Amino acid sequence: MGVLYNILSNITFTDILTGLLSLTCIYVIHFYYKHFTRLNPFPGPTPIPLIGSLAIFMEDIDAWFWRLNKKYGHNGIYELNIAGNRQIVITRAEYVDTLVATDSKAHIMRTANNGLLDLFDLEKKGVGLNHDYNYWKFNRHIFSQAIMPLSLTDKPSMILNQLYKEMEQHWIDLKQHTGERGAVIDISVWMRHFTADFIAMLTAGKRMAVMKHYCQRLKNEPLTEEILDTEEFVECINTFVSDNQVIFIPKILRSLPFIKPRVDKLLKNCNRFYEKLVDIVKEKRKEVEKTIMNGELDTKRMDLLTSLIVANTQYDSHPQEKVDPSLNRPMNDDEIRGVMFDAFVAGTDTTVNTFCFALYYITHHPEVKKKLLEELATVFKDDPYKPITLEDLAKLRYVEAIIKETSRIRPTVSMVSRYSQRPDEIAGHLWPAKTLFIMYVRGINNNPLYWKEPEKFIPERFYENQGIHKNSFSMFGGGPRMCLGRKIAIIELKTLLAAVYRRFDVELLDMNAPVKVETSTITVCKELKIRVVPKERII
Ligand code: HEM
Repeated sequence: MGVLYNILSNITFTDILTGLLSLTCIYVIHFYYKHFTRLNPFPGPTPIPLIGSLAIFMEDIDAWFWRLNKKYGHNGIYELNIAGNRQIVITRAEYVDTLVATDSKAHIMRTANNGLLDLFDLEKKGVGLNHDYNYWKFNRHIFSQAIMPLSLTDKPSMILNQLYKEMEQHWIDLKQHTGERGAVIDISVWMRHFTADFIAMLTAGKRMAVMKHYCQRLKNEPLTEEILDTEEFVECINTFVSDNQVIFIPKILRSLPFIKPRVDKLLKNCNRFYEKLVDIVKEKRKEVEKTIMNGELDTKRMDLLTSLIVANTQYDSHPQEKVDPSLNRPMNDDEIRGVMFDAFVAGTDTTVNTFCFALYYITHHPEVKKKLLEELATVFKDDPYKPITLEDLAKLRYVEAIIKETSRIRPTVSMVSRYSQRPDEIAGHLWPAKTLFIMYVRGINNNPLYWKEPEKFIPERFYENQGIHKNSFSMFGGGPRMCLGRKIAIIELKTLLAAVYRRFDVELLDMNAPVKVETSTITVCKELKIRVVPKERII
């Protein structure tokens, strides 16, 4: 005891400093030793201990990936380090095959689970961020049973026609309000409101009047509680979409002074969002119970939320035979809330941005616009009022080609990740379990190995269905975690493009400005100012 006391009392400040310095040196040497002797080294920026790469704090993450892709991506793989985590970036279609194999459980997770998923109650909830295989499988199975059949009905089209008509009327009102040739609008904001209304109607059969309230706000009408309520709802979605990287910050860093306020803000946002969603679920459950009691439940025309509520009960319209018993139970309100959260988060901004990027490219390519208008004239026989049906959509092949070409050249989900559960061979190399792979969709979609003049916007690539190389184009990911809303998304995008161009001339306010983007987990169109000039016959 006395010896220890003597040693401790003789330690000076300089000793402490020297000790700390030595520890740091040992850490740095160990870090670079591990880095330079790593398995399967690939080119990429040399990492800084603890931080990985500083660039992530200084530029848009997709712009950074794109820059690295040009510098290091020619062999189909490069690597980088973010906050001490090695990430293997794939830019070649052939290397994607194993990662998106439909029967593979080896690459079923998107990320490691060392972040804050549990704090945000997302670890076992919903689909998109769910990290527990059994809960994910259960939720995905029921979500898929509810959403896939919906895309084969006329329900999404009917809702879209109705909402579009409403949006158009707002634009015409705004035009009259300002007395200009056409309303000047930020289409990215309008689309955020439109898609919130759409998903609310599609999932819960609920009118939220999000667009109506936004228009009232634009016209400086008095603010009501209802308006503030819907604004808060849209804000909840936007905040989550733009700041969800916070959830992946390693737990250990959570309390750092520049991180804690962001975590707390997002947590508050999510809790408010969950409350609102649970209210919607509870309200719907009461409604469903009432219709069942009255014998009025129409199992053929259920909205998505009703399908989720009655899944695996006697009222299920798609009862499953021979299904894994663990999947064969009804969902509770909290589980349904998790799935509804996914529908709003994954189903709104993705479509918004793809739509905005499509408008941007069409306005910059008059020859594409000409062909688009020709197709609309052929399909709708110059009748601008006819509601758009599923049958019409099937004929809009050029419109679909525009959507695909937009997603090729400027994908809104430009990175799709997989975190391996066991050792596997990828790109001719054996990788240990717990390797994080990023399929850099934008890099693959623009790789000259598969695309002639990839920088050019040419929808015909998809229109004429020239042999497209396997996995060289990805809009909705692939394999067991492929997007669940892909059919609905295409219906929505085709309907909107057709509807807008049937009735309006779309002019970009600044033809010289590049599209303003910001990337979180998706690339968001921050602003796209356009003028929508009604075609004479619809005024
Ligand atoms: C243009 C619109 C959309 C795009 C570009 C898009 C893209 C994607 C992508 C790339 C993924 C990841 C797939 C993977 O990891 O392999 C994904 C997942 C997902 N998407 Fe979409 N999506 C869109 C619209 C929608 C809509 C409308 C919904 C629902 C209403 C939706 C629901 C989901 C869900 C639930 C997942 C997670 C699936 C899972 O983890 O198992 N998406 N989406």
